[in-house]
Amino acid sequence: MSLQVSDLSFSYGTKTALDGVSFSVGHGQFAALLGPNGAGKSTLFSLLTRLFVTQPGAISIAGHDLKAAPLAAMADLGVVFQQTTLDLDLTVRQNLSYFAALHGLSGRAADTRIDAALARLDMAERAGEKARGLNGGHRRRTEIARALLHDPKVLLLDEPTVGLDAPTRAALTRHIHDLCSDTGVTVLWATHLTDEVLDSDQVVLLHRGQVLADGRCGALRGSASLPEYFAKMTGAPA
Ligand SMILES: Nc1ncnc2c1ncn2[C@@H]1O[C@H](COP(=O)(O)OP(=O)(O)OP(=O)(O)O)[C@@H](O)[C@H]1O
Repeated sequence: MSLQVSDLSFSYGTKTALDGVSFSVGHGQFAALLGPNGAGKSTLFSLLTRLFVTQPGAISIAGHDLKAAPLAAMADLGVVFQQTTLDLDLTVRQNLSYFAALHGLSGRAADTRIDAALARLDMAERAGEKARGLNGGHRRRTEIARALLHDPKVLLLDEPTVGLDAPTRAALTRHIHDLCSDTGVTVLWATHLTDEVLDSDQVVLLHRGQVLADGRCGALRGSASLPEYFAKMTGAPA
């Protein structure tokens, strides 16, 4: 398994945000972490990215335990946070170069990786543009290209389509699905939007800090639509 979460719990003081969460995602799989507001998705992402230190439970990334081998685990992890983290006064290429340097890549090796990552996201022709001039969809693509620079085995995206219009959302969702099948990267995509999920995707349904369901979307929803299934399971509108 590329990503394994075992019996993870987390509390903010007396408020329990995650309660015994376990699931795993296989190589090259697109997994949607689906849950209504307050389900615990952001808390889980904070634990996966070591913003919070794990309380009870364990996380393994590409076979590396996050507590015992944090550097190896983080080296195999790419992250796209919900809030944009680009330097708007730098060009697309400069944003990526800076990140490459943080990963010990420079010179021709860095340039080769940057060119490949931008090409994969259809952003090659915008490399010289300032991030400030990009629309929301292109900023997101830049961030995804940046998250892939060090060739991670697992890519986490926290509600990456927030604020994007419908066609841009659809294009970005399609791109990441293609990326999974083309490169074998494992994706965990947090969302509360059911139209971003395909029947072949894994769905981990989180509600009030617990995993309500985990399986292939098509099998879970059966004859219901995913919004109907989501509403039935969580009591929340999709
Ligand atoms: N700093 C905090 N202090 C206390 N409670 C918190 C804190 N942050 C989150 N919570 C609570 O923990 C639970 C899980 O929140 P979390 O933000 O992880 O959910 P989420 O699924 O990401 O929701 P959203 O989609 O709204 O971001 C919620 O009940 C929330 O109110």
